[in-house]
Amino acid sequence: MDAHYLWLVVLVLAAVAYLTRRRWEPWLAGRGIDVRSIPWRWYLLGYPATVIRMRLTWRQTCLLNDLSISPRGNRGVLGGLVVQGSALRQIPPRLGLPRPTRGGLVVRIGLHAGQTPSPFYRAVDALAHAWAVYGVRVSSPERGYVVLTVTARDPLAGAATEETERAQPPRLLVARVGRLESGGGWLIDFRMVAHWLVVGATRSGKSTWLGALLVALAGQPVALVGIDCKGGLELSPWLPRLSALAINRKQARSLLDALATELDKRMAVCRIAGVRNIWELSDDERPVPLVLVVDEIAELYLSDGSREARDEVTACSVLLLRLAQLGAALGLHLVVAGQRFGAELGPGVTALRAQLSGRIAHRVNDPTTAEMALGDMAPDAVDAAQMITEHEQGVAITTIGGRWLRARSHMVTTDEARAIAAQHADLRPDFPALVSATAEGIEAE
Ligand SMILES: Nc1ncnc2c1ncn2[C@@H]1O[C@H](COP(=O)(O)OP(=O)(O)OP(=O)(O)O)[C@@H](O)[C@H]1O
Repeated sequence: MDAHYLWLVVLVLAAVAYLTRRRWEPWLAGRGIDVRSIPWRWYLLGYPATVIRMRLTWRQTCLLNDLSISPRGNRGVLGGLVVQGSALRQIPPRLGLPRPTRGGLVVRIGLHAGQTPSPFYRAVDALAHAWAVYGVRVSSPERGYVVLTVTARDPLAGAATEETERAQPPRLLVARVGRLESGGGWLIDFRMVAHWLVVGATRSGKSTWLGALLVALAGQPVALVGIDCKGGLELSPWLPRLSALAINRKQARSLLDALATELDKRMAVCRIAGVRNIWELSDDERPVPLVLVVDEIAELYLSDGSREARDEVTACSVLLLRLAQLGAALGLHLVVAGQRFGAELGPGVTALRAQLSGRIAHRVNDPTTAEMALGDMAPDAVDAAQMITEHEQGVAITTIGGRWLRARSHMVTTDEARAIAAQHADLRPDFPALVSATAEGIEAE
């Protein structure tokens, strides 16, 4: 049977199933199969309409975007004269049968001999407009073919609310903070990427991202430590679950000092046990992993020019760099967030950036910050970060496995943060040295 008829039969069966769903849905639900999460509307209406639109516009779109080829060369003999020009009848490449996915479709295109995928990369916007879809991505996993992955609607539009979407992965130091445009969960895995840099203009969603991270880590056997030099405004809802919180630079300096001492102790434990990192220690010897969250890094680097302030800035910068360099092996992970992150903050910033290999850029105001966050990893992602609009709060560009993706964090309200911090307060490991470091900072003021 022709593949097109087969699809027609499948669609008719799906339509019948949809119309009679009241009869069989409870039966399947009783057996643990949730059919309500299936995007019926897309499968039954959106997908066939898009396929028809693709077929109707394919020839014209290919012609206008140089995706068609002429079967002959661009020279010929006409009435004894050699003439040159493009052929009137161009042949578009072969459009395969689109395969539906949950949020779009995938279609394989057979290239003509001599064609390359390059013009397809340039034509993605034209294809998305012609087919009235949110986006088209091009890949060429096999010679002679390109694969177009079509996304019907912006998968990041709207806040993530479903419990399944927010369910946390069971592994230690892995946090689900939102969702990726590819449809999967946005996972931050500290064992894979030890330290993270998070940038974004004001109201772009940085603190919400930090909130989503803390929600995910709060229920794990991990010590959470904060530096929030905006007087503790952003991190104070998390106080019951934080092992220590520094709210100004003086406290931050003593906290960083205490953390460096903690790392020295861990180093000694590893050296005596003859292992290279804490993960090689036995379960009862292994110290609890620490995650240090720094909200608004610029506050640590800004100085009023006084000698005392300059000394503090230098000390904080050196200590942060040391923690980043040694932390991955010793179970200390850094998450550094800020509105601006550029060389103007001080000489230590570029060296620190080299250690923060996980990158997340929300909407940014200045190209330098986008460049600092993403430029050394994925140069084309810098443009993508600058194209995030102010209506897309929580949307960010992140680097994953050498490529970049758009993603959106889970929305976490202050009330939710307060409730989750209280709920998991008993999981807070005690670090008296860190607590007294921040207390000393207060007394010294
Ligand atoms: N993932 C999200 N989904 C939906 N709305 C969001 C999301 N993230 C942020 N927002 C909205 O954007 C607002 C600002 O977010 P947030 O406070 O996290 O920004 P910020 O970058 O930390 O700003 P600032 O630097 O001024 O503290 C939030 O109050 C919320 O309304």
